[in-house]
Amino acid sequence: MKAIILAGGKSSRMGQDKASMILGGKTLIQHIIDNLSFVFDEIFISGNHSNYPISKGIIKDVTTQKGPMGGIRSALEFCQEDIFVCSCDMPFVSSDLIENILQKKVEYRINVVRFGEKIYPVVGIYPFSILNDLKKTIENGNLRMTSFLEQQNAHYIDFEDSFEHQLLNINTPENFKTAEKIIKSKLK
Ligand SMILES: Nc1nc2c(ncn2[C@@H]2O[C@H](COP(=O)(O)OP(=O)(O)OP(=O)(O)O)[C@@H](O)[C@H]2O)c(=O)[nH]1
Repeated sequence: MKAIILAGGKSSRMGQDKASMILGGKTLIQHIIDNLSFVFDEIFISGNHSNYPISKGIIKDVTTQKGPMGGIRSALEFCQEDIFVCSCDMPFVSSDLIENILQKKVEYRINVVRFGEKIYPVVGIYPFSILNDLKKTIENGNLRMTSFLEQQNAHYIDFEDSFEHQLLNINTPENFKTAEKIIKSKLK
C-alpha cells in the first residue's frame, strides 16, 4: 500500500499555506513524511502547490478545487491500488496510530479514524474499489466527505484518550499555537 499526504487546498482558515509552516524546526508536511516513513516505503504528495519539499512523487489533482475528495480521487487513479491517506496538517499522527489502523482495517471498505463522535476522514485507508463511486459523487457536486463515508458504509476505527493529541488537526492559527505548546512540553 502506498501512503498519500493530502496537501492541496486553500488553507483559508490558516491564512497561509499550512504544509510549509515550521513547527519544532521542520515543516508540517515533513513531520508527516517522517512519521509515515516508519511504516510505508512509498510516500506521495497530493496537490497542486509548487513548494513541496520533494520534487518527485507529487500527484497533481486531476480536477482542481474539489477539496480532499479531489485529492483522494487523483491519488487512487494514479496508484491503481488501495492507499493510506493522511492530511498534511496532522503532524502528530504517529507510526503507532498508523499501525493500529492497518491492523484493525476491514478489507474492501474505507477505514478511517474516529475519536468519540468526531470522524477524521483524512486519516485512513481508501480502497481502489471506491474510485468510480468517488468520481460520480464529485461529478454530482457533493464534496462532503462525511456524506461519502456514510454512503460507502465506511468502517470507523475508534481511538481512545491516549491518542487525542495525535489527532490535532492544525486548521487555524490557534490550532498552531496548541501544536507549539505540545512540542515545547515534549522537549521539557
Ligand atoms: N490534493 C488536494 N488536497 C486538498 C484539497 N483541498 C484540501 N486538501 C487537503 O485535504 C486536507 C483537509 O483539507 P481542509 O482542511 O478541509 O481544507 P484546506 O483547504 O486545507 O483548508 P481550509 O481552506 O481552511 O478549509 C488537507 O490536508 C488539505 O491540504 C485539494 O483540492 N486537493
